[in-house]
Amino acid sequence: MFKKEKQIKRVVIKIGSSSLTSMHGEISRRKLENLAEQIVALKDAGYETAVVSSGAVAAGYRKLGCIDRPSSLPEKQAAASIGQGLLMESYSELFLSHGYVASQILITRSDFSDEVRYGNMHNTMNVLLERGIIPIINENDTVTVDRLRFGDNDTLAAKVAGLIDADLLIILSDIDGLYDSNPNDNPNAKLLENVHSITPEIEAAAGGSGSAVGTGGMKSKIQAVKIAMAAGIDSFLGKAGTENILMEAVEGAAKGTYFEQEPDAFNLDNQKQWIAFHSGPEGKVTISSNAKTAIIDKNENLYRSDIQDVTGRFKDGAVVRILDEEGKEIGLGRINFSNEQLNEVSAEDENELEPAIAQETFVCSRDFKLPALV
Ligand SMILES: Nc1ncnc2c1ncn2[C@@H]1O[C@H](COP(=O)(O)OP(=O)(O)O)[C@@H](O)[C@H]1O
Ligand SMILES: N[C@@H](CCC(=O)OP(=O)(O)O)C(=O)O
Repeated sequence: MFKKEKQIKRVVIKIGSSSLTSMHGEISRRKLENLAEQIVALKDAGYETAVVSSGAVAAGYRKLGCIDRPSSLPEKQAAASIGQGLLMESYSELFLSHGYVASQILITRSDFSDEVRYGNMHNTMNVLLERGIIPIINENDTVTVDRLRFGDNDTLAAKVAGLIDADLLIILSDIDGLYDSNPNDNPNAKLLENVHSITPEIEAAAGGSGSAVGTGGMKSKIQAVKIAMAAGIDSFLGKAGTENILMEAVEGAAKGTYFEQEPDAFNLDNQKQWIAFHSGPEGKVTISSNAKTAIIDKNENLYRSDIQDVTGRFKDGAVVRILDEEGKEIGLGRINFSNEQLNEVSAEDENELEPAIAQETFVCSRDFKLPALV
């Protein structure tokens, strides 16, 4: 149940493999139809919905000639290349029969760290959502490299939710929420209906997957919720296949776990999210303690004269780490000078008047705590 009055308009729905497949690990048409009907009900009620759907491997492995869901990466990728098209065909057909158009978006992790591609994804999804289309998003399985994969779609869904400034991330799974310990190990585990922050206890309670098709288990869902929370987005976790669960989830009345931040929690805009979670900082600047107080507590700009030390090579416009005099990272910022320019600019220089940092995300104030996330 939501505590605060929420205006929900834009929703990301994450549908895991286990929510789409039969006992044998193949796509279940009945499950797909049920989910599509629930998404259509949301669309009819005026919600903008983006779907992050797994299921490509499940839809393709039989046609690849495998008897069971494959476990090697090349076979999974080959199965996904067959299955993704089939999955999209089913979604398109189901949505079209209700008058809605589906679109396909395949994403890799590196698409988030490239600012131009990040911007393009943001713009494209906005156009689609504003025009009533239902984007169906999945990892671009066939081109991903093992160590650079999302692997499970929970993290992808959370990052998409941040990218499009969603009001709610709904994660559907094979279980009706987060329990205080793994129900596979503890039959007396209790459902947690409301969680306001991801504490170490919550992280410890979340275990791996209980099924043969699920990839990330509860662990990856909690990490995903943490990413969404850092972007100021509330989440709901519930059981796929439950009647009316999507509508009840947006209305704040579904059975499951609501992850809802306190009303005064921060909310990072899209550009700051990119700096905080996706950018990959290129250098470091150390600032004076006076400057630290000024920029964090007084919301002032950071100037060249505030910078005491510069480490690394970076161009103007790059994202750098901002360190205090003790060497502690206090935030990330997009810098207006290259490392060379910073070293050249003197106190009398005209450039001195230009703030050194154009945009920033700070650890201790200015609306943002930098969680150890990615
Ligand atoms: N604390 C917990 N609460 C609920 N489920 C948990 C917990 N710890 C581990 N799990 C397991 O995580 C599973 C859900 O993750 P997963 O199998 O990856 O599903 P999906 O395919 O929907 O992503 C549950 O079915 C359960 O077995
Ligand atoms: N991209 C893969 C999904 C990976 C996966 O199984 O994700 P999840 O269901 O979130 O554990 C696919 O479409 O098969």
